[in-house]
Amino acid sequence: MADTAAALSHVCVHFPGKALGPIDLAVAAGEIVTLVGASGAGKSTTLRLLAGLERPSQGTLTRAAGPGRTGFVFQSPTLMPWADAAANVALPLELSGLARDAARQRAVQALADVGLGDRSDARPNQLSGGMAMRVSLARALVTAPDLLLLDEPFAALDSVTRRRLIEDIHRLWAARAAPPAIVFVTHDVEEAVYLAHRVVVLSSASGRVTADLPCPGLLPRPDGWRTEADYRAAVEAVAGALEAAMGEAR
Ligand SMILES: Nc1ncnc2c1ncn2[C@@H]1O[C@H](COP(=O)(O)OP(=O)(O)OP(=O)(O)O)[C@@H](O)[C@H]1O
Repeated sequence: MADTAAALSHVCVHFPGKALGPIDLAVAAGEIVTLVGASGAGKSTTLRLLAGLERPSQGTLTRAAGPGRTGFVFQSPTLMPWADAAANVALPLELSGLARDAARQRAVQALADVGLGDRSDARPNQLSGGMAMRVSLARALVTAPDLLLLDEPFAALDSVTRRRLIEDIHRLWAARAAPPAIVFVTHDVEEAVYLAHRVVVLSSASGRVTADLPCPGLLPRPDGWRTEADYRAAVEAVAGALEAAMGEAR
């Protein structure tokens, strides 16, 4: 069995007026898992738990990756408006103690990896939405994380830009000798299936996992290409599981 990158075991979170869980979710090293569920099902909370940003009220979190080995991309790029792209990307390296010049050099490389090699000096207000999200992705990847958490990072972007970004994420994932585990939240079923090895569906009512479906994906993988028919069948299966999970709340 593959090493576990992160796992939630019987985790419950109690917010005022809302209880989520118990959530059981294990992500293997190098695995790409997408989380889908209705609005309010607990997808962002699950990511925050995996990142160690939210404390379980009950249950346990296991993480192979330390805090410095986890990258998080939020729904909006959350860039410092006064700093250029390279300074934004360099921030986690500087916070971990790397000298400013060395951090900037690595940040410029990380920007080149996401296709922004010529925009290191640009301020966030000089970037398109897709470019700003690429800067945010570069900032999450610059520390070579073992666990990459993506919380609907493309929600505000057009479909062509989204597809390109997903393919870039897959390319960067595959380029690493030891690829990071990725947990990716999306509302888009096709997008979920396109990138994932597994799609996990959360119940609208409780945040529990109601379905855990292996996916063929369409991107090249070590275990080979799959057919369009396999992909369509997986999309149908995930859409059905999502509808059933949403029905639980009615
Ligand atoms: N800090 C908090 N205080 C109180 N309630 C919270 C808090 N964080 C989350 N919740 C509640 O927990 C539930 C799950 O929220 P969460 O943001 O994880 O859902 P989500 O599936 O990511 O939703 P969306 O798709 O709309 O982003 C919601 O009902 C939300 O209102």
